[in-house]
Amino acid sequence: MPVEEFVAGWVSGALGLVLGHPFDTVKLLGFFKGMSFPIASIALVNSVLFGVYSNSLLALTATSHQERWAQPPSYTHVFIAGCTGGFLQAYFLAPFDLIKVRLQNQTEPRAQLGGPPPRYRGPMHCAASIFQKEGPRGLFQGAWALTLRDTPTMGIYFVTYEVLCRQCTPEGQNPSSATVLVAGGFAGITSWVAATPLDVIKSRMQMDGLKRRAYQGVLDCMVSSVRQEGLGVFFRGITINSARAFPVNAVTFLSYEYLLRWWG
Ligand SMILES: CN(C)C(=N)NCCC[C@H](N)C(=O)O
Repeated sequence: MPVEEFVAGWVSGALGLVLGHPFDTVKLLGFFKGMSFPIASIALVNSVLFGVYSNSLLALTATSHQERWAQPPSYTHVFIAGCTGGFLQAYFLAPFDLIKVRLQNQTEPRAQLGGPPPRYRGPMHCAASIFQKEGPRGLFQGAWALTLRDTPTMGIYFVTYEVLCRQCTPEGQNPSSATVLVAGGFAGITSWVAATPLDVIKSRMQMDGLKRRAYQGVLDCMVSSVRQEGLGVFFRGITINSARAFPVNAVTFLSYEYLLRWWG
């Protein structure tokens, strides 16, 4: 199994994250400002995504990454490989994403004199206290909603990228850097627009039971969210998700493609 794609996915995930970090810190209330935890986690998750995607395409089409612009795979194969990557990466992402969402939603003032200490003091403390209270399964709260969010949307992500690259590139040639940047950016936006409804539900499932009612499951969470807040609830955060998605995914794809070309 070729491993270059895993390594390129790792490096490109870390580079994309550096660009996306200002958007993430805007959403966070000061508890999640450091870079080391997000870099380590997103790089690992991106490595699984790109590595599994590329190796699934290899299994489906018997073409390696180097041969793929000359012998392009069908969009159905690209979609299946993207969904496979999205499905597997969701299990790596689940604990990290849970910690991120728990910290994002922690609204207690940071260090008020005489006030109660915050529930979680940082990512490691958050992981340890979930583990202590709920065991290893607690770290996977909301993982099912995350899998439902990421499996089809990662298929959409890679298909959008392929369609745009092929539209803008003469047949059989490698896409230019500008094409890779634009196609990667739009792949990020399209996938995030499609993912936002389940992203909202996923975050609610991850916070469930901490402050408010316990949902029976993903469907129950969807139904009661729509009943209480209307259909608009599914579009919460769509603007910031899209604004972040363009630069992050433009750089992710550019660095991924260049690293693989450089390694031959
Ligand atoms: C949930 N969806 C749609 C995605 N994760 N889409 C692919 C983009 C992945 C990239 N690391 C990012 O954070 O934008």
